Amino acid sequence: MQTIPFKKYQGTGNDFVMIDNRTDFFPKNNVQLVAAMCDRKKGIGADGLLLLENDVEHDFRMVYYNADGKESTMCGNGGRCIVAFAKELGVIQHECRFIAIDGLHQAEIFPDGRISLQMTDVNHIKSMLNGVFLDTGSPHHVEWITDVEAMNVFEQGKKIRNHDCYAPGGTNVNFVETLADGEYLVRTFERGVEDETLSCGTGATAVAIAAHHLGKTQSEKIKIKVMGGTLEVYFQYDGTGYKNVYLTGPAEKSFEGNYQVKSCS
Ligand SMILES: N[C@@H](CCC[C@H](N)C(=O)O)C(=O)O
Repeated sequence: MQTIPFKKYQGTGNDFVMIDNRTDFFPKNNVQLVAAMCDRKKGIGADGLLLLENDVEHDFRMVYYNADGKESTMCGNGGRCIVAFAKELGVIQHECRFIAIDGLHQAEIFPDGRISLQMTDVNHIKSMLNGVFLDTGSPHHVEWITDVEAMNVFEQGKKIRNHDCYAPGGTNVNFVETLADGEYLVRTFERGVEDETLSCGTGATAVAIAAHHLGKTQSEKIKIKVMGGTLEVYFQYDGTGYKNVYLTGPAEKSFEGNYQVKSCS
């Protein structure tokens, strides 16, 4: 029986299986295998799985899969976790440049262990349903409500995620409450996990930019409280779009092991 060595990381409660695929051993199109590894009852359990691969021009390449086993768009918390993983593997020291599905990312590991990751620029924000839609590397619906803690995020998030106006790709859904100027509480329903997660990095980034775009704050430094901790988002608004966008927060290893591949995977 084949085994796959893995490490498990989490960033503000968004958890990931990390695999060193620099030897290109991982069967990248095996959706059932990735979903089985992410299964919380029968597998390792995770919101997603990431491969760290060699890249000729950059420090490494990141490949991201959701818990459903399908390769997806950018993952902000996964991006921060893979930087910590790359440091553990000795691929990088404190700064790096890596390539992901949405392009080049720069990142820095701060002395306190937090990781700051540059996210894609955002130039388009649309009004949709009762909120706004923007793409921060992954698609996000952002909606302000009065009581985030009381919200049925699973039920309401699922409805918006599958709404006709977001077909065929669907969207991630963020419900937001203002706590103070430049400080927001967020709960996210994630596409591909098809459930609420404790944190979503591209979602936190989307909320920060949406808050500025909607005139809820003039600040370009935003604090985002999520169910699994706190993230910070920095950006520069140049009058037309959002540039130099950075997502900062913790990323930590929780355990490592060997996954036993089942014959049906
Ligand atoms: N957890 C992620 C978002 C991952 C991508 C998302 N589920 C999608 O498929 O759109 C994050 O931290 O950004």
